Amino acid sequence: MLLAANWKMYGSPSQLAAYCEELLPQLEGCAHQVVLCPPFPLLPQAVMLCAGSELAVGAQNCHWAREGAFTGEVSPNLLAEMGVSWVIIAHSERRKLFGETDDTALARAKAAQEAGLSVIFCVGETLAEREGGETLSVLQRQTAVLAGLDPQKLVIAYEPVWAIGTGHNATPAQVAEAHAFIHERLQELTGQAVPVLYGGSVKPQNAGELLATPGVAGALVGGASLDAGSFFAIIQAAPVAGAKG
Ligand SMILES: O=C(CO)COP(=O)(O)O
Repeated sequence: MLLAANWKMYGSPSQLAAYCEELLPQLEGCAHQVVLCPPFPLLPQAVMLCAGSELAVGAQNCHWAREGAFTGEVSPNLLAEMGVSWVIIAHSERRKLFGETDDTALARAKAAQEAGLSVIFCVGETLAEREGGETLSVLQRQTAVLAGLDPQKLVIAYEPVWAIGTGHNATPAQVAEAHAFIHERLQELTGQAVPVLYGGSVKPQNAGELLATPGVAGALVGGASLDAGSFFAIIQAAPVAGAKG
């Protein structure tokens, strides 16, 4: 399974140092793929601390150009050269608060893959969309752009917006339905099976049930990933089924 920690705009150098000191020894021999996505300024420190460990490092976004006059943006090639191996694209907070669209998200994901990064591409419906019966049509639209991506360097994260940071995770039945739909779409679009993670209020208490749900290949964890102990408890709740990833 793949367990990814999205720190969002939390964390500091001292927190990162303490976190790695606690988590890295626990991850030795871990059967899962684990990724830490701290804010951009912490990436060099994270790469240094995680070198040779079971913890890979990811960014939370990147631009679609290799370089250029894009004040405040970060190049995927820069991330790759620094030793970052993953990037989250199209998180719902980027879609809702920072004007990310399906098309700009695709451009970022393409550039990231071309730079050698693996992409965690986020999809998910809002509460109004779910209540309006539009969940699957939203997922259909959000995944439509993914045909052009390399399926080998792609993971989808199904994060229903109403479950993010609310304490109300989707039920296993809701997760199973969405994941089955996304799996089918990605198979159709890319010709391959692409892993699908669940994200939205994953905690040590519900991780076992969510991660055992059919079609779930791991989790993208926000709030509960900020504490090394609770993130490790989530990792431990992941069923070990054969090979890594
Ligand atoms: O947005 C998320 C991960 O990307 C989920 O956040 P929470 O786990 O805090 O609900």
